[in-house]
Amino acid sequence: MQYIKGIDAFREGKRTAVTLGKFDGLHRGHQKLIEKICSYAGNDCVSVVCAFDMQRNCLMTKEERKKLLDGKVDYLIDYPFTGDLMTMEAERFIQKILYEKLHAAHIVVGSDFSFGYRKRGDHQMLERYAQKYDYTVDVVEKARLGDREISSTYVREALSHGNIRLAQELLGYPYEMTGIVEHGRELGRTLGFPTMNVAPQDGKILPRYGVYACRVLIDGKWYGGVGNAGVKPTVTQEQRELFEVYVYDYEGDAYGKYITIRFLEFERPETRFDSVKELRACVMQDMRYGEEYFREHPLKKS
Ligand SMILES: Cc1cc2nc3c(=O)[nH]c(=O)nc-3n(C[C@H](O)[C@H](O)[C@H](O)COP(=O)(O)O)c2cc1C
Ligand SMILES: Nc1ncnc2c1ncn2[C@@H]1O[C@H](COP(=O)(O)OP(=O)(O)OP(=O)(O)O)[C@@H](O)[C@H]1O
Repeated sequence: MQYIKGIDAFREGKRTAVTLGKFDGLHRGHQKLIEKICSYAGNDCVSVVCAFDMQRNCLMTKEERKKLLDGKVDYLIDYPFTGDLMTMEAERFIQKILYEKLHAAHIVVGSDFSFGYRKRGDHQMLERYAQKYDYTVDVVEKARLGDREISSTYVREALSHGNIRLAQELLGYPYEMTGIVEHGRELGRTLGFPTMNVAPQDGKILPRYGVYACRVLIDGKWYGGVGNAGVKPTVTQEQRELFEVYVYDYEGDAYGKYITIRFLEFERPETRFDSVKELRACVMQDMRYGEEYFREHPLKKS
């Protein structure tokens, strides 16, 4: 896959099968569109995901989006959502971007896709111009879970309730975060639970503040862990978001390593305890909860 920053750098001899949108999370609905563009890709056509970059409260970092699409599509275009794009009339977007720049042969969108200044563009408008600019339009029906359409908003909502299982069902893959293990104040060690502290990267959303059973990938090996997402109000007023995880059966120094945390199950909300002693007692219970969780859900190699 070729990763391209900004539309201007896109140069390709073949025509394209293109899908457009924010694609935050690449959930199961987005995956339907991606399957469709891939079905068009071949000798005379390349598959292109054109992702409008919003840069805040994201379900995935740009790196994660790249990794998920790599090997599936031919191009990922990271299209910053700047003033130019926001004020471009929809008709002009079709002519300048889809026709002149991307040489679109096939355009694939969801039924509620909108684009252009004041979101005046929609799939009906794309269809009206199809003959003029010689492309086809596929309008994909929205994927649902139960009676609700899948959307990035729905995934964010599930995470904000700590509903990890629902988020995973909507995404079609587990919710994870990756980051570098930072030095904390090493208070955890003296309290009897050394933790690895990781800050969410590039605007990535933490699930509901609270304690989770999770898997932790360190140096290519998965471990069980129990950790707190939040700002640890008992010991600091900093309001800096972190995930602090106690990892079972890990001995060694993980500072400076990139680790991946896969959220599995919400246990309890983050709490502001009146004393460190109460915090410690509760964390000891959390550790037992984690042990129980992993007895019931033994780690598979993955
Ligand atoms: C399983 C677990 C649960 C935690 N729960 C809370 C909590 O409810 N409230 C809180 O203020 N801090 C919580 N913490 C964070 C601790 O306050 C923090 O890990 C400890 O103070 C050590 O901080 P340090 O890494 O800066 O040394 C929790 C940590 C773990 C590992
Ligand atoms: N559930 C779905 N099924 C099929 N296509 C979808 C679904 N959700 C979104 N799409 C389509 O995927 C493309 C990108 O969607 P986009 O990421 O902008 O919206 P979204 O997932 O609904 O997010 P948000 O909740 O932020 O509006 C659009 O063409 C959109 O219509």
